[in-house]
Amino acid sequence: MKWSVEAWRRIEGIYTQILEHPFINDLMSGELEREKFNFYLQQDSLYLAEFGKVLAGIAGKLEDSEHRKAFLDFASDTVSVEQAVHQFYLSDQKKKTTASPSCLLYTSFIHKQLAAASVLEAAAAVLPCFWIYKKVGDYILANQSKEDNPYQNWIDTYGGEEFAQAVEKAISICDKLAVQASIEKRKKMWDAFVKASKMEWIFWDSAYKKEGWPV
Ligand SMILES: Cc1ncc(CO)c(N)n1
Ligand SMILES: Cc1ncsc1CCO
Repeated sequence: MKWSVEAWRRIEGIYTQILEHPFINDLMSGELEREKFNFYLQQDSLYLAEFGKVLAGIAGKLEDSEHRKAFLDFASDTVSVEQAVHQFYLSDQKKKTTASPSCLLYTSFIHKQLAAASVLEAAAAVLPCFWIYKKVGDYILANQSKEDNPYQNWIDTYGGEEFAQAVEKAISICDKLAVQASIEKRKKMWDAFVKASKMEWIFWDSAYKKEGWPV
């Protein structure tokens, strides 16, 4: 069986909980509080900066030139999204933000996977960022009730065809890496994939709560 089929099976429950989260529900209905969305976007711009660095770092460790090119493209696209979000904030409100505990947890985790684990485990750790967002984007597109959702731009970014191709590629690279891996390594890849998926839920939850530092 493909590594990715079992990977998704392992996070089915987490994915369901993400779809049921009020952040996603409110995003879909268009009723999400602006403040919550802004909080999310600001944290996400910090997240994307680190995510892009990690993608570039993974690229540097991939032997297959096609895989390396794919990850360099992911990294480059991520910088574009990061800059677009940044631009939005420069024109809107000039605000310096520091990473929330949950944002720092997630970015630290993917950096740790890159620095201290194998490239396979690093690739598995960033895969939920692609795959879950794609699934959530598609889900929202398919279940939207309103025509004039103020968050349509966000929804179209992840529900669109362009992102779908990147996601397919990322999944297939993980599958190819897993084919050459030992059982032990495949398990570690699943563990990283599951952990990062939990952090996807945590990230949305922290935005919904506008999480700050308790001390
Ligand atoms: C937290 C998070 N995960 C994944 C994506 C999609 O790349 C994103 N923008 N933010
Ligand atoms: C995963 C991801 N998220 C924002 S851009 C990007 C790479 C798409 O090529």
